[in-house]
Amino acid sequence: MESPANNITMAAEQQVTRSLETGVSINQLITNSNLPLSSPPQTNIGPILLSVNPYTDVGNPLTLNSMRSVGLNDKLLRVVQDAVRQQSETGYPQAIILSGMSGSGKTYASMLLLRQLFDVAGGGPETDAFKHLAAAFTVLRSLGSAKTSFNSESSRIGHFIEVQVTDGALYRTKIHCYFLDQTRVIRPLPNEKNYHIFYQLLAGLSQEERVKLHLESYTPLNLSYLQSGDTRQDDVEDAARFQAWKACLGVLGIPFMDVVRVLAAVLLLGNVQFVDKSSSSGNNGTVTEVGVNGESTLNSVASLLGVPSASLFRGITTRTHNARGQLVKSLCDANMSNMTRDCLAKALYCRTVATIVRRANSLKRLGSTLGTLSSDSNESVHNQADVASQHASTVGTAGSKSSKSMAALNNAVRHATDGSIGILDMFGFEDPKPSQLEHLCINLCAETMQHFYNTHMFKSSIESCRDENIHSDVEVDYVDNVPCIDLISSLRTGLLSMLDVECSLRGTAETYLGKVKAQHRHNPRLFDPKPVDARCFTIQHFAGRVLYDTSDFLETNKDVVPDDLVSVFHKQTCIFGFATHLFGSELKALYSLETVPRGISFRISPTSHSDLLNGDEPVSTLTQDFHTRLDNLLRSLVHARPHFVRCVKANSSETSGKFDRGTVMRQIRSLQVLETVNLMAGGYPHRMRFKAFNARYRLLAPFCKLRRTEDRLTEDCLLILQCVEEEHMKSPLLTQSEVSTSWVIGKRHIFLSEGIRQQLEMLRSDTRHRAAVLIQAVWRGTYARKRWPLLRRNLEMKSGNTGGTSNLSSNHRTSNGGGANACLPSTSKASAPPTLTRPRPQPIAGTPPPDPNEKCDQKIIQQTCTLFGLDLERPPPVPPSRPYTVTGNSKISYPQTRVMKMPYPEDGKGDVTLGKGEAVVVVGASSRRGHLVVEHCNTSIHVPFQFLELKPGPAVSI
Ligand SMILES: Nc1ncnc2c1ncn2[C@@H]1O[C@H](COP(=O)(O)OP(=O)(O)OP(=O)(O)O)[C@@H](O)[C@H]1O
Repeated sequence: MESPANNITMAAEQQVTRSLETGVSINQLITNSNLPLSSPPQTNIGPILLSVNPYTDVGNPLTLNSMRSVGLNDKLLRVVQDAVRQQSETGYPQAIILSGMSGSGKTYASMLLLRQLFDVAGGGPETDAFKHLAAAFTVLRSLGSAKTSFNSESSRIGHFIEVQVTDGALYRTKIHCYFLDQTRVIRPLPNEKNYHIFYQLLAGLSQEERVKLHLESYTPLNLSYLQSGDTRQDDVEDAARFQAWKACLGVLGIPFMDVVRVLAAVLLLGNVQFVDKSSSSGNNGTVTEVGVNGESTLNSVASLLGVPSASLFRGITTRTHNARGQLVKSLCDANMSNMTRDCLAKALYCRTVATIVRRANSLKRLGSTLGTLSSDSNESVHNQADVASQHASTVGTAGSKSSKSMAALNNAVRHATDGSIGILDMFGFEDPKPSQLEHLCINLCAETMQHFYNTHMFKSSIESCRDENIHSDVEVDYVDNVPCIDLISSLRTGLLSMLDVECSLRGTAETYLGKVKAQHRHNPRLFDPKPVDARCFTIQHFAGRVLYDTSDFLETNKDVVPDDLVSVFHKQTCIFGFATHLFGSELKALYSLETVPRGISFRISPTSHSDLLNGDEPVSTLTQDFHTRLDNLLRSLVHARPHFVRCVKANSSETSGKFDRGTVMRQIRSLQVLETVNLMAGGYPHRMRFKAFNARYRLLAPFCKLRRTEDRLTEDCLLILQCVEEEHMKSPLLTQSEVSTSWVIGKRHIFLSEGIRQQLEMLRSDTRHRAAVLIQAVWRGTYARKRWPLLRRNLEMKSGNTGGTSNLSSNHRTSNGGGANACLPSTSKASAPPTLTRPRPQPIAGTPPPDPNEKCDQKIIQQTCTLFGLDLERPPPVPPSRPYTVTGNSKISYPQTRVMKMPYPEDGKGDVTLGKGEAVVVVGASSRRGHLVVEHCNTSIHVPFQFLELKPGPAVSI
């Protein structure tokens, strides 16, 4: 097995580790930019950010709200600014990809990134969009994170947060969730915990709520689904988080009781034990029947789910089979009934999560509130995009015409705003003992992300150099993890495909493993464990070896729930709309034919397929589904410009301030940090098409020397680079650096080292800055000169009044000098600075003609107006005037006492004249725009707002 460190000297490896420990930037290894040294624990490798988790904030719930108290981070801010800038410059979607082991701080960084993205492009944390997203994260964190052996706040839901950006401003957000870890709901590993929400619920419910939810006498110690894991609990913290969770459900418009009823039912289901009972039959034989231990608990579950207890019992303990067209009913044994009970618990939990995600996304799309989550809609939770847009179409007026126009508008908006910035926080590599099918999927995801990085950083740059005959002095020898990905997921012989086949053959863990070992006996990445176990195998992943136990692989992969159980939730028998809603599309498919149940199975997890069934079986398995979703995610990522943040944890014990060099070194190797440093320091990691290079950097060469024709693009590129080199020679600091600043012209691309890219960017930014300053100076000068005659007339009038003119001529002379400030009145001691009256703006004569560059399509405008009942020809009436004015942060109601700032009317020709400094009573806003009504000597005078000044008085705080 080749080691990632083969070609890297230990010295270099230790240098990087030391860099992270001491905060001396790796940037120094690869660039001579004058960036200030980063304080630990972050550093840059060219454009890639390496971030160490120092564990100084363990216990943070990692929600957007809880991260508001965390100080902003310069390096992450730069990643965000880069993404926003590149998105607005190129229109190209951007993806910030966080990777690293479980516990390395991906979620922490992703929350900070999101917060900073809102600061840069979304109007900050006080906007409704932020509050909405923050509420969604608070709700989802409790439902989707749990304590594992590696991380007490481990995300068991992968997130891809897609933020749509138009013209540099955030437009809307969408959370894509990847939920895998279902087994945790029924059986957390011994040192781990179930989902946080269960402990929070038990700690935070009021006594009254506990009674309603049948949870009066329960704690984590006597609930079967929590007992098998770590049962320690911080009641105070959990209760506080529960209150925040409850409040956030309210923000999302999700009925609290609906969700907690399902959660309580899941918890109680674990305490319903089915047991085999023998009973005598008519012919003196004995038949085995299934009975239940804890009948009252079953009754509680049934009541929480709104179904009759007998129906629930029947749904769990009987099974309908289709034997060549004949429907046969059979009784399940206790073991099978207990398995079906667990399937129900998993289905209820993961479908609730999916429903909440869908609701959070559909709300964000609309920025409006919808009705309850209950059974008023029987739409599937699976087809998220479609359902969301269907929800969208039901908002507004009820008529189908407006629904259609809303859908049209949604579509139009969707197409008009295709730029996005995504933040990807997927599962990190982990190695729990024993590892199950979910962990294999999690590690496949980590392998896939590593492969994406390898392809983007190393493979594509090596291949394009080869294609264009470019020789690089640095041979980057990275470890390709494709063989491992193939072992797990190749189409016919991958472990997952073989598992699907075994599921369809109704095989066992042993038969499956036998076939896997025979198929892959020569594969160096698959081992037998020591001691050998007929149900276990070991895989060498990019980040280490993992032992998998296949005992539950087949059952978990099938991921099925029988129709006998699903049919119980049909609205004929179920009075709890939310429960019916969770199985909405399955019930629709089931009841499309008359015979119910008829021996078919549905998936436990909500699937993204519109076809639910392939004959009597679901169309996909858990791993197929996950694979498809991962594939789709990759498809979006390859179309985006990636920004990598590589996360590393400082130790394995979640201890603050402890830097364990061994742990860090292992991660640096697996993340191929040194290979990246090598590439950045001496290779050609960047390439650009000639045309793109010219478009971006031509401002660095003299305009008159550039040819600017398609056929002379290469010459222009060379000219630009010569100019940059000349600049480079002028800076002694830059010339002394050991970092390569080389570039090569290829057949189609220009190849750039990281050093030259940084120089080009720096020069470009300096040049643009200088140009902006020049443009502003020229514009201000022109503007000042244009205003000067008027300014001079005013000054002359004033000084005529005060009898002095001498300053004006000197001012005039100065202004001809061209400075923007030259037009300012002199502050000579001889005369007081004259107050200048601004020229009044010309009244607006009619609506200005439409801007030809207007982006909005006339059709959309028309549709919007029709939808909201507006007439394009007649704008809506002006709203009635307010009974108060707003000053600073206070409302001040009428009547108000104000003081005249200057005489009114100015020419003194009105019936009543108000003198400067006179106190007047303002009784309200005038119907004349910008005027207030002043009562003076029994006369109402409409006085322009700017003539009046507020006198301090009582204010009403807003
Ligand atoms: N930069 C940081 N400063 C202080 N504490 C941090 C930082 N990053 C992470 N932590 C803490 O470390 C722990 C693990 O972080 P986090 O959950 O973000 O890791 P992760 O990589 O997302 O793990 P997983 O893949 O298991 O979800 C958390 O308790 C978090 O509060």
